[in-house]
Amino acid sequence: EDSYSLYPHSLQSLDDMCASIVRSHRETSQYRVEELQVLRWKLYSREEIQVYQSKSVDEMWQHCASRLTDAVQYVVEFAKQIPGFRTLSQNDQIALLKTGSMEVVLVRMSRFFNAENNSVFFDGKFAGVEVFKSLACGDLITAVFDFAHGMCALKLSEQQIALFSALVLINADRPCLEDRGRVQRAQRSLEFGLRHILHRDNQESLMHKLNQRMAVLRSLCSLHMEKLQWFSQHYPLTAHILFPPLYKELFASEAELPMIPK
Ligand SMILES: CCN1C(=O)COc2cc(N(CC(F)(F)F)S(=O)(=O)c3ccc(C)c(C)c3)ccc21
Repeated sequence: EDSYSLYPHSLQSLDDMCASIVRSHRETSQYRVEELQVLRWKLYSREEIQVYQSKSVDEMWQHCASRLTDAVQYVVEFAKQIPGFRTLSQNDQIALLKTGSMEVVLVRMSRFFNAENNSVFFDGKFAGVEVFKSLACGDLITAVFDFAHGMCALKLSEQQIALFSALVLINADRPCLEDRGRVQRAQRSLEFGLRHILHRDNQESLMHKLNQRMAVLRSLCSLHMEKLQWFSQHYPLTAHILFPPLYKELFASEAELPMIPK
């Protein structure tokens, strides 16, 4: 039967919830899609690409890690405004951000992707895969670009991206949650919201595709963690000393950083 009857959601409160999440998404999205539209043909010149390619591996990783940390800070602001996130314990909030923030960054990054020339917004211009050569993780970059392509193909609205991003974060299947039930209730409510706007947009078929995208996100983030482990072993000082503290807090588990005492 119609699952609306399972939850005491009045349509009004569902609309209000969706509207508040979309507002939070807009306020914390780091760049507006409209702003980037005008930049979409601002590409790096051969010389500028050369500068990026001549950076050392640890220099480029450090550069990207600081960009990633900036982006994650906006995701943390977004998370704090999601209904149900603030009522969670500090530990559960950290646990959800530890596994979900990179995934939301990747979802958001796909909004800054130009599928026509296979470029992504990076450092003020649109960059092709070749700009990231000195990261020495071509498979990760290819996977990131492929993911962005796949997201663009879905042609999601900002509302759909906002609800999808909230669901990527509020995921009761994440490890080390203290109050899984509370996360589950918040997740169900958000699923309801996403279904509600997909129903309204007459795009219910997207739900299945978005679930597939979530599986790809998980594999992308485990590839990122693999690369980070590889990087931390080869460039321990950069990873331990030069990476932003938030990056280490979220992405590098204690196991990887045994060499430098606290
Ligand atoms: C190396 C760790 N890493 C990944 O494994 C996966 O994605 C990332 C993204 C970002 N940035 C996007 C953000 F700023 F939104 F975070 S980026 O420095 O602008 C950038 C944009 C685009 C690409 C292809 C890369 C490779 C980087 C930073 C780090 C990672």
